[in-house]
Amino acid sequence: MRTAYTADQIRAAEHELMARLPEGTLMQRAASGLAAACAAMLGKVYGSRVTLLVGSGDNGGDALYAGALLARRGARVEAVLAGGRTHEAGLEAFLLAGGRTAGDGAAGAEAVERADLIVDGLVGIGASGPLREPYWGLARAANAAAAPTVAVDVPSGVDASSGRVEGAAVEAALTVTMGARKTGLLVDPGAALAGEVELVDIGLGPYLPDPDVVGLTGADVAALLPRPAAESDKYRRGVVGVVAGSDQYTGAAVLAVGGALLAGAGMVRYAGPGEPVAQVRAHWPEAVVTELERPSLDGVGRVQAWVVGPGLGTGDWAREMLAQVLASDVPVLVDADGLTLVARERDLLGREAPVLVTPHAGELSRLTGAGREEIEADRLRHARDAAADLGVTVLLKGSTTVVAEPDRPVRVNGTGTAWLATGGTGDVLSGVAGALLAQGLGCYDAGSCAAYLHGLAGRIASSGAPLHAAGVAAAVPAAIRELTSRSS
Ligand SMILES: NC(=O)C1=CN([C@@H]2O[C@H](COP(=O)(O)OP(=O)(O)OC[C@H]3O[C@@H](n4cnc5c(N)ncnc54)[C@H](O)[C@@H]3O)[C@@H](O)[C@H]2O)[C@@H](O)CC1
Ligand SMILES: Nc1ncnc2c1ncn2[C@@H]1O[C@H](COP(=O)(O)OP(=O)(O)O)[C@@H](O)[C@H]1O
Ligand SMILES: [K+]
Repeated sequence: MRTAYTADQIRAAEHELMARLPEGTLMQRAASGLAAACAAMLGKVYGSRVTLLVGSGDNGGDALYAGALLARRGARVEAVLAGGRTHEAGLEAFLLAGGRTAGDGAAGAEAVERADLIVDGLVGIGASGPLREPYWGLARAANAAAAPTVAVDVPSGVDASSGRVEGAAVEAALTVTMGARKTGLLVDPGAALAGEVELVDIGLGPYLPDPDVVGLTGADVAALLPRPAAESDKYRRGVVGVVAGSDQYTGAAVLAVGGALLAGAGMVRYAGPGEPVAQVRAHWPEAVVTELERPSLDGVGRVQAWVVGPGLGTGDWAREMLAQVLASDVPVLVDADGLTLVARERDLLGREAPVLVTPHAGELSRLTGAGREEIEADRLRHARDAAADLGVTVLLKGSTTVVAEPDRPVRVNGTGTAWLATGGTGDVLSGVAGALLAQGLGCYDAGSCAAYLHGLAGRIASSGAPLHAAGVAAAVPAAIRELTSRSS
């Protein structure tokens, strides 16, 4: 399990640890980890040109001490002093080691341009608001330079506690983060700007509280995934009911059923009108299909979880099917058109059994009234708020998928690829998550494991090239195989 913390959590832990150690110890630990990471990236330290972007706080102090270590190994290190003041002891050590300074004007810009490696020590967890000048300009100069940038603690311009970026931010090849991962390194847009993330142990572990955010690893998912045992049969493994698709949107039914079948459901029951029924029958002879003359679940059979919404439409038929599904006593996953209906009629969600909703930002916007862009900029907060407000588990889709449930750390998933941004992949995800619900996982585990598997299946299906949704469903078994073989 990867854990991450807000700036306030980190600061409180640092405070406790610092009280037990001689002054400056933590910064020395941070700087030596940072210098080692820079040296590894440079390959050959002696003679290389390193440019430090140094802000006014301790983030700049880390950069200066690391710069001193690199200078002692023969690197030509220049520091662009960007703040109104500079970490005094750090600067002294840096100058003593042979480092040189450049102003934040033309000389600084040249130092950035000619560097082999740039170290971003502008701001860390002490940042507030968008970068101010001259930091803003330096961040942009670093992004335009040929050399890679190593960010100290967080890329400057990324909010450490949310991943939010307002204005300019440094695009790092590597972020060397001190003591513990910051939430903003796991959540886009921050995660995308952080590059690789390397954690330097400064002894903070015992002082950290419960994490703000966690990310499942492959081993975590493998441990959570249900597997059939000798005494399994199709009913005991879990039956998924799918209410998706319409005469207009037949594909959604095929994709959701496919996702459920390939993610290990014991059986999939599909109920819908004539057109999607014909398509589901043609694609998935394994599914047990009921053709409906009217919107009713009578005679469809028992299931352990329902998936409702993809391609269902938003008319009276769809509304009635959704209401009947939600009136059941088993877990329900609501996606797509189901969410549009719930946005119109929130009372539908008032039920005892668990609900997992799987909106993208546009659908969440309909549910909560927040703007789509605002949601994408701060997905953690919006997913958390929606989970608390609606009393359900929220899986917010997008470049980082986040799963929020009241009173639990948000789970974030970054296994996906931008190639997944294509029609129908969300329908597959709903089927995969439905299969995990039917196999007995709770909404929180089912949502986060499904996001992981779906992202991995996307990577397998894509391999760097376009994918299509049916290909993602087809790759789900390979994703499961990869996880379980790695962890056995
Ligand atoms: N406290 C500790 O013991 C340790 C701190 N460490 C480092 O210290 C950092 C935190 O240091 P600080 O608390 O001094 O804070 P920072 O260095 O992150 O930033 C604070 C400074 O930046 C300025 N600033 C804030 N927002 C700005 C903006 N938007 N534009 C321009 N300037 C802005 C402030 O005026 C202040 O001078 C960590 O991120 C980490 O790099 C590490 O050395 C580990 C140990
Ligand atoms: N930029 C991206 N990077 C990674 N995954 C993405 C990105 N954009 C979308 N996705 C994923 O692709 C899927 C799209 O789902 P959705 O928006 O519901 O599409 P549809 O309704 O067409 O099926 C989600 O799983 C989402 O997390
Ligand atoms: K930084």
